[in-house]
Amino acid sequence: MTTTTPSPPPKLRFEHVHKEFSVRAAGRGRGARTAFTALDDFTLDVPAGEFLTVVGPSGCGKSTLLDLLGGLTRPTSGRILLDGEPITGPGLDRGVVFQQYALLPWRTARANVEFGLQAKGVGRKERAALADEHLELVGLAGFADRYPHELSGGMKQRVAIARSLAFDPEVLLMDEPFAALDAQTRESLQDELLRIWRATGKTIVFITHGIDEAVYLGQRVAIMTPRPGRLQTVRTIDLDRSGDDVRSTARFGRLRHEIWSALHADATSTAASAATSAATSDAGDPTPAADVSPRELEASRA
Ligand SMILES: Nc1ncnc2c1ncn2[C@@H]1O[C@H](COP(=O)(O)OP(=O)(O)OP(=O)(O)O)[C@@H](O)[C@H]1O
Repeated sequence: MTTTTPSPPPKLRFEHVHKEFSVRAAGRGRGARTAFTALDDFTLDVPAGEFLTVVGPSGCGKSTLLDLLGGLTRPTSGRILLDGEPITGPGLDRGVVFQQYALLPWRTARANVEFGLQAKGVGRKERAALADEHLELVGLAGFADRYPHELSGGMKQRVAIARSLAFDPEVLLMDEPFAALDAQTRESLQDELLRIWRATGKTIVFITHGIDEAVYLGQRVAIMTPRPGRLQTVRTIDLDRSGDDVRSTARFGRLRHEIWSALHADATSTAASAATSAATSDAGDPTPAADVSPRELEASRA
């Protein structure tokens, strides 16, 4: 008799997630409101230990997706499951790292990392030890007693990552965490993050505007459509990361171009339909351009 081993449940499951916001209805009288769809029928499984990156044009609902994951807001319909349980609010099973480091300026690096541990009820001694261990993990051993204003942008973001990891969340949620950093610091933090991910085996959902960043970090890249945000496609990144300069390889270039093309196809069709509706109607919201810079456009054509 043959027995089949059931596949493990996903760490995260998005089931037909739909999110609407109530917004003012232009031209329909004072106080009139209308529903604005930010996310539409988003369905995706994220296996335990996966590094998933999410790209999409500006305004497509990436941050909304992360807010839903963080439990800061609830889906209008559909649900998000973490280990099979619906997310209904914030919790220490999820660590969040934002673009702005959100460190407490009056606390040292160590005391910032201890913050989440305090909330979890960890005792003083253990807190300090865990904080030091995680500061070391992000390469900041020796900086524990510095205050945020005494640290560079990259170091502050390292502290924010250490703080999120210290309370041992199931999932790490990152909303453009390196966007405010210079290119060199960004690249070194990307490498640090990959190292930390390999060392900890955490499930990571990482939102980014950068196609390069999405390809470099992600095991899979989820590509979203322009407003309302839907999942257009999920691309597996089968990249050999063992070499020195992975970003210069032909494989990296091809993957990058595929994702750029998918985003660009959406932007073109949205622009065309926006032009058509602008010609037939004087109402409506301006359509955001795809979040691909002219430099990226040039690079992927090259
Ligand atoms: N609280 C809110 N009320 C009304 N509309 C909202 C609210 N939050 C977000 N939106 C709208 O939902 C859409 C998605 O916003 P979101 O911030 O998730 O996009 P994004 O993809 O993260 O954008 P960006 O890449 O520019 O940061 C946008 O059109 C935005 O205006």
